[in-house]
Amino acid sequence: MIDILKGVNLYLIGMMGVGKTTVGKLIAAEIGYRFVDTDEVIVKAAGKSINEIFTENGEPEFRKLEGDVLAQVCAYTKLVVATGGGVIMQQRNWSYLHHGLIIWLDAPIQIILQRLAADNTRPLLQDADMESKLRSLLEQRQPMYSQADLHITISATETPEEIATRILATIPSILKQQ
Ligand SMILES: Nc1ncnc2c1ncn2[C@@H]1O[C@H](COP(=O)(O)OP(=O)(O)O)[C@@H](O)[C@H]1O
Ligand SMILES: O=C(O)C1=C[C@@H](OP(=O)(O)O)[C@@H](O)[C@H](O)C1
Ligand SMILES: [Mg+2]
Repeated sequence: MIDILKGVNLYLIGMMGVGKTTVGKLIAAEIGYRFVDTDEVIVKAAGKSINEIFTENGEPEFRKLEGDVLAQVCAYTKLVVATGGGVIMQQRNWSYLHHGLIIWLDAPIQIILQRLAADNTRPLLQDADMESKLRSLLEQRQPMYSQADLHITISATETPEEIATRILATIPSILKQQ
């Protein structure tokens, strides 16, 4: 696996709560890549949480920071990059993502709802009606997510380890197509 990738970065995209951060770490450990989470880099650089950035600086400022982090990150090789769910909404970010292989982690809304019901770290989901908010975000974003090189739909019972293994097993076939 590590040989055929030739150092190319892997970018995980997809809705909040699908497991990009969790699965990304496992893939990186498995193939000896470094792991980067764009949200984590933003939080460290800003010295405040994602919620605080949204509240104090606004979403446009967060999106700017996110694009800047992605621009810096794509200068490196041998990375697994877990992005934030909204990264695909800015056109400029696609030029960075296309430096590597783009993997869309997709899950039914019900799975995401279960996982994030008690989570208050996603400012965009602090809405009274989380399900409607998720549905409308997915509707806007789906055409962009579907531009990924690889589409992985997860089931409710699949563990992060199983998902990571499935992604790694599928990568050789998409590399051949390209
Ligand atoms: N395959 C899985 N099965 C069960 N829970 C999961 C799975 N993947 C992730 N989670 C949990 O779902 C939540 C969101 O995962 P996270 O990796 O932060 O997603 P993302 O980075 O896509 O927002 C976390 O609490 C995580 O532990
Ligand atoms: O979907 C989004 O717009 C967001 C997703 C979050 O990351 P995760 O996808 O890792 O939850 C984080 O970047 C921020 O709360 C905005
Ligand atoms: Mg994440």
